[in-house]
Amino acid sequence: MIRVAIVGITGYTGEELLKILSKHPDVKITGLYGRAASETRDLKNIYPQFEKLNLKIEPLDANKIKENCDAVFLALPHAVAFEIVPQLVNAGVKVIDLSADFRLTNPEVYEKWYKVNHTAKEYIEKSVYGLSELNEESVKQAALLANPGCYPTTIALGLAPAIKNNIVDLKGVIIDAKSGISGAGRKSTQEYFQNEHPNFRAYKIAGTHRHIPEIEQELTVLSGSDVTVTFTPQIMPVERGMLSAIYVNLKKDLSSAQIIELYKEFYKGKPFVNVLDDGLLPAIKDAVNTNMCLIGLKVDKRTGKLIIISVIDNLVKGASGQAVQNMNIMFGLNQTAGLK
Ligand SMILES: NC(=O)C1=CN([C@@H]2O[C@H](COP(=O)(O)OP(=O)(O)OC[C@H]3O[C@@H](n4cnc5c(N)ncnc54)[C@H](OP(=O)(O)O)[C@@H]3O)[C@@H](O)[C@H]2O)C=CC1
Ligand SMILES: CC(=O)N[C@@H](CCC(=O)OP(=O)(O)O)C(=O)O
Repeated sequence: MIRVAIVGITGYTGEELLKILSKHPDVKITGLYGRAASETRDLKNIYPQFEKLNLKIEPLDANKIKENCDAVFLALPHAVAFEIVPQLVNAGVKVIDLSADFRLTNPEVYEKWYKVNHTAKEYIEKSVYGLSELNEESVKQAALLANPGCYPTTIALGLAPAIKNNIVDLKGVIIDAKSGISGAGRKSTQEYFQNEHPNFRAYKIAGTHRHIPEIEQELTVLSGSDVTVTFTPQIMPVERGMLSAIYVNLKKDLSSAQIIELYKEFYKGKPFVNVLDDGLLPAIKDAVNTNMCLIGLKVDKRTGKLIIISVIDNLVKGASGQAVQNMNIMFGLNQTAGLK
């Protein structure tokens, strides 16, 4: 059994991790942690649905995690865990970080976009970006796993086969992306439902969203040359789910069916990506509560563009499910364990 802890258990992704890990056949939960200053509480007082697990939520204690755990999931806001990550990695605990702290390879880029000092810079090099459909071998070796952002997951998976098959020109790629409100964390979601539901709006447009450097970094890795994107995130009036519509110029005269064949071949053997048949488009209801990324494709013959629709559950494939998938790979398990 892999002994795991979840830090940030009171948050959305912490709860989702608990939901998945409590049913995982190879996992024993040995620690649930809240903030350092808070008191020990019964899990059932916060999540009555988990009463049968009979677990407690304790104040964060890195020494306890070092003693009791093989792996730890950090489900915390960015910049909160800089102090404990080095301690845990040095103690041989495998760290799976759901925040953006170790996703960007250049610390200056991180500091610019996240507007905080990175105080564990030497650990960036040691970290592995955990989009395992594209880099499973590196994930196998990871001691510190940077779990991808939700928007970047839809976009990198949506574009990877087209880039690798060299069928698209990445100049002028446009991404129109919609997220369920839980993407903003529990507190913002509560505020949204109190103050504006069922509103639907764009936010942080025109090169200002902090996922842009992550998206551009991963597309640049895939294509081998610098990529710049136009990214328009939007909040839709549902709790969870994410749909990215990606518009990119085709370099070759290919039909939708031909491109779908290339995509199916690229993701052959990847259990969590499903490329839909010609004529079908994914909807968020098909991905919610699953670890799947569903991809639909259509060529717009009039404009010469490929339109890619990439759909996930932001809390599962966009966060906690992908984190467990990565843990499975890091520990040599079947990557679907606990997730199907
Ligand atoms: N929600 C999503 O769809 C996705 C989230 N992520 C990332 O995952 C991480 C967690 O997100 P999410 O679960 O949505 O966030 P939430 O806001 O729902 O939860 C955050 C958790 O962190 C704790 N926390 C907040 N501030 C501190 C602090 N200063 N010190 C210690 N603990 C703190 C909170 O405790 P308390 O309850 O006491 O405030 C809570 O347990 C973030 O980095 C987020 O960007 C990544 C992909 C998708
Ligand atoms: C709807 C919504 O507000 N979504 C969040 C998603 C960011 C997120 O989850 O942060 P990281 O993936 O970088 O950790 C946002 O746009 O800020």
